[in-house]
Amino acid sequence: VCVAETLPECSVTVLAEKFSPDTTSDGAAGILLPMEFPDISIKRQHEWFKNTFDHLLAIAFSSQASEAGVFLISGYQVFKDLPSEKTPFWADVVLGFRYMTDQELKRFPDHKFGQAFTTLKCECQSYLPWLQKRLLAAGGQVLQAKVSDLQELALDFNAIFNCSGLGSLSLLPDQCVYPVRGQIMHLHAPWLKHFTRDGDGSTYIYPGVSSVTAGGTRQQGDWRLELDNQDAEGILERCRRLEPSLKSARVTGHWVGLRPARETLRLERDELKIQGRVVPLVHNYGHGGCGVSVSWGTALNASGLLHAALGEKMLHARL
Ligand SMILES: Cc1cc2nc3c(=O)[nH]c(=O)nc-3n(C[C@H](O)[C@H](O)[C@H](O)COP(=O)(O)OP(=O)(O)OC[C@H]3O[C@@H](n4cnc5c(N)ncnc54)[C@H](O)[C@@H]3O)c2cc1C
Ligand SMILES: O=C(O)CCC(=O)C(=O)O
Repeated sequence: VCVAETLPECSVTVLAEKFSPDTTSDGAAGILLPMEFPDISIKRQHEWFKNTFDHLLAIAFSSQASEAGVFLISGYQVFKDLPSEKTPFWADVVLGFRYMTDQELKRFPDHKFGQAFTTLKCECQSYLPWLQKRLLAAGGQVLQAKVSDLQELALDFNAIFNCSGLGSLSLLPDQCVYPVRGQIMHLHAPWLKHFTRDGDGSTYIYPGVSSVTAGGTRQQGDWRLELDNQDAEGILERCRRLEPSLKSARVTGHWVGLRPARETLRLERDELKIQGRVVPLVHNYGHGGCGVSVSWGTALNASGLLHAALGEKMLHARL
């Protein structure tokens, strides 16, 4: 959508093996909260998050908010030990960031410090179909297919974006890509409106449109997509400790997804050479546990890289 809208001279085809509701993104809690990637400047990561936040905030404030599944949500991130940085790099992007007061912290006896802020929740089961409509409206196309050879694909296209997530492990192949298994559950607890997250990332409670998402697990290198009952019990126990009112919440579902992790996110320009042609290839994968949080920002960055590549191509053609 970002390419179709920012580079209208391009005609865009999205080729994917799986579409909504069968992607990793569909099951994500969809909370906007970035992680820090190593070896990428904080300035660049701040820009990815800010561009995503501002883009989704405009949707949340528009008449499209309900269909797109994007809305504001306030809550707490609490820490058992004082974090090395009390004010994270994204503090000025979310709304109303502040430290929790002693009065607020009193209900979290295991925690010493906390942050309160308003962020966004982007529920991808609504957002992805909405985005797909927007792509079609911008003249884009969608095709269901598994790509096994990028060289072959380059015969049919003038530029390629590789946004294949975990698929990059076999497609490129990129051995730096690995799964981080995440199990979550859905609870019926309509009284909950505030989110709570343990700063160590082990436990979170995110109220949504029709259920509360409770998580989670982060099992590196674990490819199991089956539900693990022990994980489920652990999640429920930890969430109830953070939010005692969940004792009376009914479990309505479970989900397991594999985060497309990498040593660090890969967002860079490459190229393919085929039959005397040079085809720009822009990689945009390895978003780990924050692909929703930096989705639009990384897409804008990727579109910019293609824009630069096309500009250079035109310059060469003229010389
Ligand atoms: C439990 C859990 C909770 C999460 N919660 C959040 C959250 O609250 N906030 C947040 O920001 N992030 C969250 N995430 C992380 C987020 O889900 C991911 O970062 C994001 O989904 C990655 O998006 P993606 O498009 O790169 O990958 P995917 O959603 O996996 O999409 C990859 C696409 O590429 C296609 N593909 C792959 N290989 C090929 C191929 N060879 N040929 C054709 N198509 C191919 C797939 O079919 C798919 O369509 C969570 C993840 C999990 C597991
Ligand atoms: O980490 C979080 O709090 C949000 C959920 C998430 O991003 C994840 O489980 O990967």
